[in-house]
Amino acid sequence: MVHLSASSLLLAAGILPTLAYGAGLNTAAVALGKLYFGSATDNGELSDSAYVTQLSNTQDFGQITPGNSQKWDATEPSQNVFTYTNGDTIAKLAKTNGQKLRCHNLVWHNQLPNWVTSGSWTNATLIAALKNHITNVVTHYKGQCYAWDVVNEALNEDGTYRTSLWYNTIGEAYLPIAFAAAAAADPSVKLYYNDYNIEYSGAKATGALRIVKLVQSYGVKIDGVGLQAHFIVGSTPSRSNQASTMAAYTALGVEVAITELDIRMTLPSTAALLAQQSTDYASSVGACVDTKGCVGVTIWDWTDKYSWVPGTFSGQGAACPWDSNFVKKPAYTGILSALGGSATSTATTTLVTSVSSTSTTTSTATTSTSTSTGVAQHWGQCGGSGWTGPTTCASPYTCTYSNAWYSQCL
Ligand SMILES: O[C@@H]1[C@@H](O)[C@H](O[C@@H]2CO[C@@H](O[C@@H]3CO[C@@H](O)[C@H](O)[C@H]3O)[C@H](O)[C@H]2O)OC[C@H]1O
Repeated sequence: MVHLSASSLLLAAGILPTLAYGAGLNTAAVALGKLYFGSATDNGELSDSAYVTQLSNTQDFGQITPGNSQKWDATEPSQNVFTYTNGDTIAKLAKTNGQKLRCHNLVWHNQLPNWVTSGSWTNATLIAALKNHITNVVTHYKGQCYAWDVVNEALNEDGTYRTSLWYNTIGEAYLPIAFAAAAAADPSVKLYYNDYNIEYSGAKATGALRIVKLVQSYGVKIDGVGLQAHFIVGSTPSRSNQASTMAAYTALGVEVAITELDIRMTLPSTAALLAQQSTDYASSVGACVDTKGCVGVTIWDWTDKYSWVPGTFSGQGAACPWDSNFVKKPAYTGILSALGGSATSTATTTLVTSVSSTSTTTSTATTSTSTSTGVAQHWGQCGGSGWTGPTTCASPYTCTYSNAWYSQCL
């Protein structure tokens, strides 16, 4: 038996479902008082016009982040030679779309050019190179960024400092030095410390709190803590733990944002994993909703087609709210419901089809317009607001349904 995706089945049958949403992710976030819901992107993806159309849909995305093109190796590949072409492409797209730009990142131990990693540095020469880099890049993007991730991932899991080139050569002072250089170059931009595994209470979150206090103790501006939130399905921290950890940061007078949210799974994906992923996305986004000082959420690209996960974590993937065919997964509805939105769907005709390698069965064609406020449903499951039938269905998948939002069984 070969199962095709729902969109493939509908398209193969010549039937285009028309789905209209009462609110997209960004619209819903802004309605709650957040500044944005956004997505990372990258230059290679921008030649895919269908991808760009969705990325530019400000109902869903009010903010974008360049995934790579503002990093050190991209912007200063040779010492004091700065290249901004790729970063500018994404900044221009944000401006054209009226989206905020989160700028990422200035100081990290990864994606450094050879001249930095293999240089022969003293404390003084490395500080000079650090300041020169930050001053140039932040000045170039002055007025264009909502925020800069000034320092990325300075911590080990136990909350001690990562023994990077920066820490080994300059010591912890490289953090306030970096923030001061960024503040001098663009006094208006928000300046963030950004890291992973600081979304929940523990030694690393305590380390991030220490960094905020350290920068403040130098009398230097730090405006926010970025919670990367690269999570694994079924192992994410609880909503209340994420919210209380956010509150610990905001108690220091800084804002927080979820900056790189994705929730990966061991492949292949299953209906159960996708349902759990939806719950997990809702927990993280809900924690931001619960926290007054959480200004927004950025997912680390919106589609599995371009996710960094499969290339980085062997055997894992399906981490984004849209699949690789740009079809919304249950995670989309989970996020939307956490943002207080509901999916209003209008299905002019829905064909329920099961395709096997030897036969095709077709059942149930109907017209339905309804609003679902229930839990996301997915292939092989039925449910949602008003649903009174069984919650699962088996081959030949002949459930009838009372609403059209993922409640049909395919
Ligand atoms: O071959 C490289 C390729 O490996 C590189 O991949 C990028 C690596 O960084 C990813 O973003 C980071 C993900 O998690 C956090 O740790 C960081 O803050 C993020 O910057 C990015 O998505 C990948 O595309 O890309 C360049 C290729 O030359």
